[in-house]
Amino acid sequence: MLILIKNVYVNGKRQDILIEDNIIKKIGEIKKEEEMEIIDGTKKIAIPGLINTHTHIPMTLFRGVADDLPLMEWLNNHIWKMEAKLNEEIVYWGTLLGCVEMIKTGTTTFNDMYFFLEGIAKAVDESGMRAVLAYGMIDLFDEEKREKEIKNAEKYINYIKDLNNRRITPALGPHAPYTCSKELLLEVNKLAKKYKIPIHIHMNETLDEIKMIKEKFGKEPFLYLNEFGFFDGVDVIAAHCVHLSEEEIKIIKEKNISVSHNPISNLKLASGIAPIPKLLNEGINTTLGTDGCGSNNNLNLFEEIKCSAILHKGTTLDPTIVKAEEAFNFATKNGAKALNVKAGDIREGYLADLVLINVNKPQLRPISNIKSHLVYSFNGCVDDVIIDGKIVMREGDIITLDEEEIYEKAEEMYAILSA
Ligand SMILES: C[C@H]1O[C@@H](n2cnc3c(N)ncnc32)[C@H](O)[C@@H]1O
Ligand SMILES: [Zn+2]
Repeated sequence: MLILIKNVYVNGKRQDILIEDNIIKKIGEIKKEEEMEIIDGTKKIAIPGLINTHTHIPMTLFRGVADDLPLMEWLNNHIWKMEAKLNEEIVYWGTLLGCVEMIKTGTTTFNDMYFFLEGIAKAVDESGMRAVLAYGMIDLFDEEKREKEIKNAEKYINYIKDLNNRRITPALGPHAPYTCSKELLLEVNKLAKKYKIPIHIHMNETLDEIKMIKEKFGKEPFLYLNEFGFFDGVDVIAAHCVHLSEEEIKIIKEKNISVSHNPISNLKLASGIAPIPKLLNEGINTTLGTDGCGSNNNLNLFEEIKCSAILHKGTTLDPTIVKAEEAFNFATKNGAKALNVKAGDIREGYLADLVLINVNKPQLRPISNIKSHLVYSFNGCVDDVIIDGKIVMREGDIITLDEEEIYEKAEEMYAILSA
């Protein structure tokens, strides 16, 4: 299957992009040939598909359910109660709703931690998206639960590997140090090495949890986990990292941990503001996540890009902090590095995960500085999306999914959850 995008604005100039199977084959001057599917890029710009490194995708169904609450109250009194009613079908439709929302706003890959992964994987496969899926493990320091969680995690790793779908890969998802015992975390490190897959974990989101960990284990979360070798020999994506001591930042740097910065979720839950300028100074790989729709409440990664570019100017009173290019890299190149996918950039030999945006939009005019507009002005409504070399959306219409049906089913699923 050959796709030729003609005369599109990419990497700073108008040129052609040839896609063969799921790879960007050539960028430059390319002659049309018979068996090519041609996309006219004349009025369009091409960007790499965005990469969301922290989601709980089925939580689209929890949108607006419990606003204006702090994390622990939100989780304990609302979210975890509703999650007790989840099943595979509810998770399947919630994921499809999330895929519609992500594709429409230019996200092509997401890094998810949730439950009933059969439902998530089925929806991702049908949508055409790329995803790293982790089963959210929570043992609440109980031995029986721990055995069950470890069994479930390994079951899902093998389930996803057996799908043999190059767009869907497994990860391990120990929820957080305040919900997972040391024994479980040690087992997770072992499994990550055994299967050569990354670990996705919530770290240092709120002052409450840090106080809890310090009281229980006598030190801050990263120091506590590092002491028993949790970060050794594995790839870790740490979501949030809002409240960090200097020693913890040193561990993140030394252990090559990727941080998923979720500025909007952190603000909405009043968790705080992550010390991103310090992480950037240390060369720490900083990426972007939306978290779930219960604490954002959307999946538009362009909003996280803009927020990450202006928020830290405000906290430091330094307008040069987090420039447009850096913020855009959080959601593309850095995300690809964190998830170890050869995407996040439009280059020959890279995965054909790319997005086309028609510039006939007021917030992209005048076409003076595209990168600035994409970060500080664009509202995220993209036009065409290609993932793994397949056209998933054309001129705003998703080809792989039935939007109307998904909107209907989302109402039905919400009615079950909220009953
Ligand atoms: C995978 C688990 O993580 C929970 N979850 C969702 N959002 C957050 C957050 N900001 N912090 C911690 N846990 C969260 C989900 O509700 C689910 O229980
Ligand atoms: Zn989360």
